[in-house]
Amino acid sequence: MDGTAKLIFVLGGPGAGKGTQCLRIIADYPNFVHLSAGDLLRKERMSGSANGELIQKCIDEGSIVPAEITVALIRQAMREAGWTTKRFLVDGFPRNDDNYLTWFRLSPDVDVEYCLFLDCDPDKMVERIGMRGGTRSDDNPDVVKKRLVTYNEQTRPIIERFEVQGKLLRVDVNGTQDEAYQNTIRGLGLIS
Ligand SMILES: Nc1ncnc2c1ncn2[C@@H]1O[C@H](COP(=O)(O)OP(=O)(O)OP(=O)(O)O)[C@@H](O)[C@H]1O
Ligand SMILES: O=c1ccn([C@@H]2O[C@H](COP(=O)(O)O)[C@@H](O)[C@H]2O)c(=O)[nH]1
Repeated sequence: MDGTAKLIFVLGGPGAGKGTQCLRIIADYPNFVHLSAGDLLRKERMSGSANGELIQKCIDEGSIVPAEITVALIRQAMREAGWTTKRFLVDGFPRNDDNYLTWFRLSPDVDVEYCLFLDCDPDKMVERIGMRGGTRSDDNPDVVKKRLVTYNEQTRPIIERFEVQGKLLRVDVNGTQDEAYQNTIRGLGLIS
């Protein structure tokens, strides 16, 4: 691929508000493109791809899809969106060691600026998933519990890895959507 693309990973627990904040950012700042790793996987599952069954199984279990699949989908979506002409917000990735190591092995042509960590109390995350309206099969209480375990055991160490590297932007999103948005764009340096 020509040139180095710029990317910010957006992490946080299930229901913290990653998608909500990313959608607000791209509405106000058109040089950003939002890519949700979960959305890319759900779309791939629906496309009749050979990986569809494996993706469905992982989503139903709240476990993590093998990294080669997700990395290929993210990179393909970046190419389709214009690679070097945009700043990418990649939401919900990398979620475990396999994601992290595979991403950096396969993406020397991407400059990871930061990891934006949307920090939210677990009780609020569960409450927010409940308010989403039951549109997702993995929003049922049993899978939500598993997603929280996966987040605590596998994704939190990745967030700490970015912190150790001085690449973590931690933002408090416990408040209203507006308060969380102000904290987010201030954290990103988009307002002072
Ligand atoms: N600050 C907030 N206050 C109250 N509700 C919120 C806030 N942010 C998001 N929500 C609501 O919480 C629900 C979950 O938000 P969202 O889908 O953005 O979370 P997410 O982190 O992307 O979730 P997931 O990891 O499960 O995909 C949505 O119904 C959204 O409208
Ligand atoms: O990088 C990723 C992102 C997502 N998954 C799987 O999808 C579901 C839903 O993800 P959301 O970010 O909440 O939309 C998640 O529980 C995983 O099973 C993944 O494997 N890898």
